[in-house]
Amino acid sequence: MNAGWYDENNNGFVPMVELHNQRGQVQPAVCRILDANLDRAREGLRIIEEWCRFGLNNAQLSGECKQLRQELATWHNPELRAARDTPSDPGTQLTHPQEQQRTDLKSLLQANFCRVEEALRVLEEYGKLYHPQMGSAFKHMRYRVYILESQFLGYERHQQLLRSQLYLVTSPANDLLSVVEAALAGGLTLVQYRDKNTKDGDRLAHAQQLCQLCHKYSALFLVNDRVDLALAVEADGVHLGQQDLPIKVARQLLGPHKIIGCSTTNAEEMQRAIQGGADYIGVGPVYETPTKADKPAAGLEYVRYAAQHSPVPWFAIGGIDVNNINDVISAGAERVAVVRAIVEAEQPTLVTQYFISQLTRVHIRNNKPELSQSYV
Ligand SMILES: Cc1ncc(COP(=O)(O)OP(=O)(O)O)c(N)n1
Ligand SMILES: Cc1nc(C(=O)O)sc1CCOP(=O)(O)O
Ligand SMILES: [Mg+2]
Repeated sequence: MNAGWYDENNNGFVPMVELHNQRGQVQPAVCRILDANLDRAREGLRIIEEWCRFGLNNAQLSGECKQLRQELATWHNPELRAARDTPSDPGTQLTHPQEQQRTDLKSLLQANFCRVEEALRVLEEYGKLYHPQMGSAFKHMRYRVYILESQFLGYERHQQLLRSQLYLVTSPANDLLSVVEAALAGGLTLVQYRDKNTKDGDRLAHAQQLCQLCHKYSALFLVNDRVDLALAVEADGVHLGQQDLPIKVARQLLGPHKIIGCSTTNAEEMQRAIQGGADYIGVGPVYETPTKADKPAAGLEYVRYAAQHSPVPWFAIGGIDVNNINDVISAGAERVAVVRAIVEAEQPTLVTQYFISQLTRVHIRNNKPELSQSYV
């Protein structure tokens, strides 16, 4: 029979990693460090796992957390546990002010990913002094946690896309930041930075400011046309047109967890965008618009087609405003994207709220409740 012990923290029988301190070569302090960080990493993982399981209902993510916890448990042998000396540990009294102030789920989860990654790094370094395989085992686990974090963020991002009904595409304006902030205050959850004629240095600065602002409001931030800018500011993704980089190339550059949107004007473009892996598509122009004067209207007919055939979320775009939104909705749209209707509005918050209220009515009528809970 294999050696091991029974772990009370739900892991059941844990095969024991061979004791390695038999010749008394490892200082007791090293064992205490390993013991404390094994606990820290497992606790952090458990906090993340609970959200993946009960908040997101995501079996794959919660399964990976559980597996990592179980692997950590196999290293937490009685010798390391016996080294624990809580009463004389000065660290038990120390709490960071941010730990007391954490009020939202997003920062709680981010803090716990950091906590797990730090603990694994400590285990990797000190573990080398304890067991010949400990360093590489924890290095490998740390990389698995980075992947888990990126999958987790990608999943949340895609859920947020599904929940977004209104999409603001920006145009250059002196007061753009305050306009966008007013719309975010009205409930906007998706913004695209679109700016064709500004110098790159200024574009980068604008994209950085907008990205920060959107993330402060827990809204998604995408960049029009430019994968490099999107990467530079850590945006949530890009929007590409038929003349821009192919989706496949953008995907290679951005990785699997960022959002890629694609403009379409007809059934053939829709088909290609979907086959290429677009996360959402633009459907338009619904009406002729001075914002994109060179593109003839595809009309409500194409909106009706998208309503019947698009397997991915789609946003009707082009000439949509508060006066015609209900015609677009009647043609089957559940999501819309606008430029002038918000950027040029006297009261961007009110206009945003109006659009969202009309679109929410359709979601309720079509019996499409939110697909998943948000952590924001
Ligand atoms: C949501 C959304 N849909 C369509 C477009 C248009 O993209 P594109 O055809 O590449 O034209 P430009 O915006 O680059 O002029 C969009 N930006 N957003
Ligand atoms: C940027 C853009 N793309 C379109 C497309 O159909 O691909 S229509 C459009 C402009 C939309 O601006 P407004 O809301 O001011 O009419
Ligand atoms: Mg483009």
